[in-house]
Amino acid sequence: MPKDAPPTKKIKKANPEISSAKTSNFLDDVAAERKKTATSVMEFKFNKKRVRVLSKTSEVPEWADGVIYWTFRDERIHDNWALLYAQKLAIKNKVSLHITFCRLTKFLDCSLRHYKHIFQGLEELENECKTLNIQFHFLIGSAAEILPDFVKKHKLGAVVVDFMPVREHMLWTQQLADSIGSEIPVVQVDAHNIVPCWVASDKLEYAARTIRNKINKNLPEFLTEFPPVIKHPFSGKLKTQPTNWNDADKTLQVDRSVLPVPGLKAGFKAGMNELDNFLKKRLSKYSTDRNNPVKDGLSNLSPWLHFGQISAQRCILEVSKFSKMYPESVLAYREETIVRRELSDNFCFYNPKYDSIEGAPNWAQVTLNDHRKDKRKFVYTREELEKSRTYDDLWNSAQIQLVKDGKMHGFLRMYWAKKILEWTDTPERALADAIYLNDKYSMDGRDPSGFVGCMWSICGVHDQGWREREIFGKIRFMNYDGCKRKFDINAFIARYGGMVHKYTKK
Ligand SMILES: Cc1cc2nc3c(=O)[nH]c(=O)nc-3n(C[C@H](O)[C@H](O)[C@H](O)COP(=O)(O)OP(=O)(O)OC[C@H]3O[C@@H](n4cnc5c(N)ncnc54)[C@H](O)[C@@H]3O)c2cc1C
Repeated sequence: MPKDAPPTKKIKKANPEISSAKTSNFLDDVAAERKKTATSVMEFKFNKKRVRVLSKTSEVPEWADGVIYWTFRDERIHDNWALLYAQKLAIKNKVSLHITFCRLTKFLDCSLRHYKHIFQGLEELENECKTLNIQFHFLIGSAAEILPDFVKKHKLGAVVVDFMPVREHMLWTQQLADSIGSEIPVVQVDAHNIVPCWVASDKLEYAARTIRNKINKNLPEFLTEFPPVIKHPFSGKLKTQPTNWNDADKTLQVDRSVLPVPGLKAGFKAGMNELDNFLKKRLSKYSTDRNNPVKDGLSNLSPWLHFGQISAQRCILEVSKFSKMYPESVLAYREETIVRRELSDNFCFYNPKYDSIEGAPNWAQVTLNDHRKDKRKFVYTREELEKSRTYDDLWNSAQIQLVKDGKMHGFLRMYWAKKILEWTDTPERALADAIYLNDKYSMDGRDPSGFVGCMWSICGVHDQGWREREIFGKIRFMNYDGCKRKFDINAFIARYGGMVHKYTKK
């Protein structure tokens, strides 16, 4: 944030006593729904289409003393198909149940802000594991490197992994399966999408319109209530070693200058609290307010959804209860959270170049190339962009929001990324800068929806060609005046304090 920016308005703090009482009612109601569905996952017809066997064997060996769930993307106990599947395997084989989180030294542009959020959520998870007789293990290192020895040493007879279609996680998962998969099962469960990514479609989709029906026709089968995770009835030799959370960030090689967002609480309970707030306060006007950055009209759930601290399926189940009361808002929320979100996973899963111009549709690559040499009136360095030092006070305000709040309003995200295309010397640099800033500061960064958001804005992914113009070619254009017509930009600028900075010619 530039030093000359005025302070943003203070956020009114909720009365913690009132808000925790409200959340616990909501949490109790949700827990009651799960219990009504089944007493445990053993009495529940688990849909096997959620599961992919990555190993050669699918049999848990007789010598097994436990089953382990390696959590990467879905860091929660409740409403988690991967953990439920692990519990089912463990009970069926009468063995103990374990969860591990393998902390890397560095992951993409994850900064201290993100790791602190992860740790806070995991601490809550670890505490709940104690009451459920599930052993939690906080390990340091890449799962592909450290899990094979850990699993062998402790006679764990199956590894369940969740699903994240970014190349790093897909590679580690495959490496893990290659190294231990002839002895024990390594199975992947899509716990993030409602319709498992590989069921929704077996190919790269062009746009929302081509995947919408494929997803919708599968919803009756997959959009079900969850059974509860129960107190695990079997114990084994391997016991949890309590994690020293004060030391959890030691040896991390991340940007420590990006600090946690003040007031943003991590974990399942905080995420469910935000869902409860959304249902009670914002859902009614979601269809009309969500594209207005000066109204608090969004669900605001993506920091918890991204880290899997709450489940998108749970959000949809709860939001859908208001279908009769607020039909348009429920429809709009379902379109964003089901179709758009799951389309992003489809893109990254089936397109290995999901974060490069080469991954864009052909028409977009051609048009960007045709305009590669167009004269740019303004060219900004990454540092100028990062420090909100452009001539555009609205853009600077959006960038300040990103840095300060760890979030940028969804509408402004599009404008923000498109301006980066206009202000950098090549589309490649524009894409790299947008992904870098998004991943470094946004709580929900490093997500398939983030790669797709940047690719949509800068290189036409899931979009169509528009009237041709300078620099953009046929890529959809957005400008300051368009924003002025859409919302009160002065109110937004006043809130975040972006300045107009004099342009320095390069
Ligand atoms: C340049 C750019 C970068 C983006 N980066 C990210 C990112 O890093 N991580 C991320 O999760 N989303 C990203 N998005 C998509 C979208 O902006 C966010 O999902 C949304 O702003 C999150 O805020 P919210 O939870 O209040 O969502 P709401 O606007 O209330 O939407 C509800 C939910 O629907 C989903 N959703 C909404 N819009 C989209 C979309 N366009 N694509 C996919 N899913 C969507 C999200 O899961 C979201 O939580 C990006 C979009 C753009 C244009």
